[in-house]
Amino acid sequence: MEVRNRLIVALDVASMADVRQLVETLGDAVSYYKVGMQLFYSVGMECLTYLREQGKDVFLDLKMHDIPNTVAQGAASLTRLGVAMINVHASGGQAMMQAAAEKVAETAKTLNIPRPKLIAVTILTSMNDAEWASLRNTASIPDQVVHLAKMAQAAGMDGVVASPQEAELIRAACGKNFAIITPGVRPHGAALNDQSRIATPAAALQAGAHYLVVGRPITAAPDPRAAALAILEEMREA
Ligand SMILES: O=C(O)c1cc(=O)[nH]c(=O)n1[C@@H]1O[C@H](COP(=O)(O)O)[C@@H](O)[C@H]1O
Repeated sequence: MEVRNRLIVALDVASMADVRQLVETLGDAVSYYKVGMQLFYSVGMECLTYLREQGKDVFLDLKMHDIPNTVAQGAASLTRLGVAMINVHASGGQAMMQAAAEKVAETAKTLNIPRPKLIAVTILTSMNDAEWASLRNTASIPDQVVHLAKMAQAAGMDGVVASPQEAELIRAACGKNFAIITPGVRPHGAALNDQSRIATPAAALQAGAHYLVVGRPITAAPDPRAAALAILEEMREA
């Protein structure tokens, strides 16, 4: 896969004006965008329509987590929107993930549209060991991430979101065809913001990540296009 198609830029903004400005600035450097809660809850379908018109792929990141029927029906609704990737929280459990996977496949087949990749979020990259322990978890973060990844694979998910720090373990446990999407990507010297389990773009790819999700290191940079091109160059070299 071409490096450019492996970089997903997080459009964490709240208005269509900001979306247009970023997408125009980044131009042909970026072909894949992530639309999350901030943007989708603000502008709804308008951003998906715009990104489709611009010929961009979309990861609609709404991190569903509810009882199996509710998540399955939600996943069916998102499938109808025609995006490339959607996600659920793996901690919703195997029955929830399986119900979502079955419903996505059924919906895409009925409508005769491509099936979006269905991805499970393992443990958020903002979580550190102290916060993890404060939730009374007993397994280590890497052990739990691998456990959730195996469960997601058994439930029919296409891949997981995890930290680049766990990518190698996931690849060993789930094989090379199970997609690994890693946020928590920070080039050398970039601000951490609220991320904890991070790695550089090169390290994330070398650990086995298929897609890198990058937000603020690009979108908050003084020159977002230059920042994106620098990350793509680092990815190419890796
Ligand atoms: O599901 C996600 O995309 C996600 C999972 C996770 O564990 N950590 C994480 O940061 N994300 C998302 O990835 C993006 C990272 O943004 P930056 O920290 O600005 O690079 C944000 O849009 C987060 O919502």
